[in-house]
Amino acid sequence: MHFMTALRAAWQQRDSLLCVGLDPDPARFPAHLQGRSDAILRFCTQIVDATADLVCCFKPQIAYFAAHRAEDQLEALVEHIHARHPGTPVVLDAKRGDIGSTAEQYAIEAFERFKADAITVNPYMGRDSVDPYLAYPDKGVILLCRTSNPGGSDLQFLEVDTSKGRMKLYEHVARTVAEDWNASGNCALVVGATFPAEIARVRALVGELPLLVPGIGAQGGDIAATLAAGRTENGTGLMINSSRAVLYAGKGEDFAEAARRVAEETRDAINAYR
Ligand SMILES: O=C(O)c1cc(=O)[nH]c(=O)n1[C@@H]1O[C@H](COP(=O)(O)O)[C@@H](O)[C@H]1O
Repeated sequence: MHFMTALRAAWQQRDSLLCVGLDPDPARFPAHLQGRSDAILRFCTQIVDATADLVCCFKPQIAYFAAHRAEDQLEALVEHIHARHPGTPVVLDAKRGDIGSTAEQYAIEAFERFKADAITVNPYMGRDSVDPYLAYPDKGVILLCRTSNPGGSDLQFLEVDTSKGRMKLYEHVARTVAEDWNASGNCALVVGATFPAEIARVRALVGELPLLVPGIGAQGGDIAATLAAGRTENGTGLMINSSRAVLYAGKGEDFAEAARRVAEETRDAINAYR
């Protein structure tokens, strides 16, 4: 199924714009999981099973698996999500960016090895570095635009001259993706919740294009301001990510229930402003 079709169905059927980010850090796992060779998979599957009915998508961050030689556990996790929670899109957060021939391999890794439904990609190497992902028309290609970190302003906020006039670099990325790169209707943009004014600016430039919005929870982004700036006419259009605030809500054997409570509160807090 096309990523966007699955995402729209999940927005409606789950009544949720929440994306739970799967950033497993073994140092923060509860004691009973410490030291197990399959700890990452066990931790993540319990979080997934406890929260799947509350989310519009899951977003595993590849570095948290690769750093611990746990790519096999990432493969098993995505398989688990597809088998047990069908219709829940999986966004592989890899922020890839490289020349075309290498990007082809990254696309195979994301979509064929890990069976992700979408991937985050860094657009700053240009169109040919993104084409190998766009060549999978059913898969989501989510391009960094205005990132949530403070240093995001260093380059993304620079003024540039374009054929459409002078604008900030992130605005040019937003326009380029919406107007030129989205021929298959499979593009989305990353805009941080920590910068609601820029979410509003991007929304004004890109119409209904979906936005992945990290930065609520641990990074302190404002939910009300995010919704006011980014929701579409029908109260959707956003995948609002929270990772650490959900994953590490509890420290004991009941960590998954604690994660569910925070995920539910977060979904409800988001829905209050739709
Ligand atoms: O692409 C991303 O997901 C991303 C983009 C961005 O601008 N900022 C950002 O925090 N992220 C990711 O979103 C997640 C945020 O995690 P928490 O701050 O714990 O909710 C991490 O996996 C980050 O790598």
